[in-house]
Amino acid sequence: MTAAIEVDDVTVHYGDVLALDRVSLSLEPGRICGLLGMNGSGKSTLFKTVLGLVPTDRGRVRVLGRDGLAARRAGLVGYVPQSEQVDWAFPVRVRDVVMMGRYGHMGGRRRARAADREAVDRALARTDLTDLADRQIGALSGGQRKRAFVARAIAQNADVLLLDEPFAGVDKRSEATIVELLLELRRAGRTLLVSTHDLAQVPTLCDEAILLQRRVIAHGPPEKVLEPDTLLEAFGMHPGEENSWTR
Ligand SMILES: Nc1ncnc2c1ncn2[C@@H]1O[C@H](COP(=O)(O)OP(=O)(O)OP(=O)(O)O)[C@@H](O)[C@H]1O
Repeated sequence: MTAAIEVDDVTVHYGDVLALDRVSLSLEPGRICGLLGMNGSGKSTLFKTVLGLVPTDRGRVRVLGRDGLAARRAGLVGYVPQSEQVDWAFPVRVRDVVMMGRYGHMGGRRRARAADREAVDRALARTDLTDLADRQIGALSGGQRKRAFVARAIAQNADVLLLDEPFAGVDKRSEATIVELLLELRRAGRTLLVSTHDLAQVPTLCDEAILLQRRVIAHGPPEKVLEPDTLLEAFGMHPGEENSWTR
């Protein structure tokens, strides 16, 4: 079976900063994988590497058998970025953000057709954003903004989804909406790699988990990866202690 995501011996530096150190991992299709690690452990860099957005020093990335950049251009992989990485002052309506998910389906001239508008309307409805569709994205709350980017990923209809902290700064209602959507996407056979600092959620949401600290410390069933001894060995501390797991 072709892996949904395959990362083989990848190293990434930003100047002198080593962000990923010989990372290898493979995800089967139709799974939700939690990506865990402290601040600065390389989670966002791993996403950007899979998307072909940062150059690697060594190693190889494959998304459904293609290299990351080709997979992104073919619309096979969708991305929900961390809120900090988005320019919220950019004057664009919620509906337009979600429509960006359709660009890969539109061809070079980016002219939306009825099928694109319907996909956008459906994604807005599924994320409870229909009433806010014509608002500027910057005029939404944090949880609503997250949902707008999840809606963009749904409208894209990508087989592989990368979600960078989709639960950070969202209230319980938005969190429940997003969890429900992620489970629905998995039922539809999508593969999801989801970074989160909310360790309590991982056993119920995720089929497997990866513990990253520049390199892969552990990868397997959530209960194994979250074993106190594994965390203690990796970080010298338990989650819940005053540390950067809990921000
Ligand atoms: N554009 C950049 N230029 C220089 N260094 C960077 C850049 N982006 C990230 N880094 C560094 O690379 C390392 C990994 O950062 P990354 O953002 O991937 O971590 P993260 O696990 O996503 O962190 P967080 O949980 O805080 O979001 C950190 O040391 C960070 O300071």
